[in-house]
Amino acid sequence: MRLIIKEDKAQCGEWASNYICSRINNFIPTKERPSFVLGLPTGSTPLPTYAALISLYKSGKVSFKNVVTFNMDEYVNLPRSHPESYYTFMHENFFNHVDIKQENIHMLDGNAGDRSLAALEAECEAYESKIKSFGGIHLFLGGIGPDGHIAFNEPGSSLTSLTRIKTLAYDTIVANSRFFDNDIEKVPKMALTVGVKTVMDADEVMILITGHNKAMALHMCIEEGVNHMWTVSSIQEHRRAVVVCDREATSELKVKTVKYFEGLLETEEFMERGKKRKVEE
Ligand SMILES: N[C@@H]1[C@@H](O)[C@H](O)[C@@H](COP(=O)(O)O)O[C@@H]1O
Repeated sequence: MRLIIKEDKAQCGEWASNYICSRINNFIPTKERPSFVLGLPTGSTPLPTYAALISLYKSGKVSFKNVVTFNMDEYVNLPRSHPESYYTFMHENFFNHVDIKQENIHMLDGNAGDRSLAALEAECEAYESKIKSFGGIHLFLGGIGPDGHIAFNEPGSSLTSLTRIKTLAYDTIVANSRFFDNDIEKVPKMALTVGVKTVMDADEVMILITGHNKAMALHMCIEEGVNHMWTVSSIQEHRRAVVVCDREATSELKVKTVKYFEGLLETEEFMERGKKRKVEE
């Protein structure tokens, strides 16, 4: 696992967007996997990344014409037109500003069918099949809650879980009440979410962790073992995982850990500069 430590949220967004952009641009379509498949999160954490991706698109450095997206989650029983639905969030903060084709956007429908348990379960199963039909996800971008949950995989979620219905943890309801007039009554109590395994099945996983309130989760993710109470820690078992964090989020990490990962990055940058020099000579 790589840990990239940046000074602030904006720098994290810049790094993450450049990474995504290079993956899209270097993607070679095949018959089995003709499109680049990108998993996407909501939340305030990815906002700088979305803004930076939009800038890269506007300056002609990337196109989303051949990109297919799958979002992580959606509230149950909140109309798509609601200002706080993840559907609205994604369109306002990203999709409406780039050249992605509408038919390539996939989002779970928290109002599927008659909203019965059976209809919602069928929606989740169909979502997994849809991901498979594209040959899986190339790169899953994620954020986390302060309790280390990934998507809506709350503490105690099975690390082998797939897309399903989840009841939200009280802490998450409180954390998300900031988007619902600080009124926990207004926060939906259930959501559809991709599972931990759905995320971990991606070829690559990139998790953004920023701010003081995520410091304990970053510590549990990087310095402790894989644990279903901090579902993001499952990335320790992923073969190609990168965590991008800001300085604030490192406050619970050991100085030694921070120095270790910063040292790795310095070595990589040193080697990169060497390669460039050789090309120029
Ligand atoms: N389901 C979402 C998560 O996918 C997101 O990572 C989290 C953190 O949000 P924020 O980035 O605003 O802290 O919020 C919700 O719980």
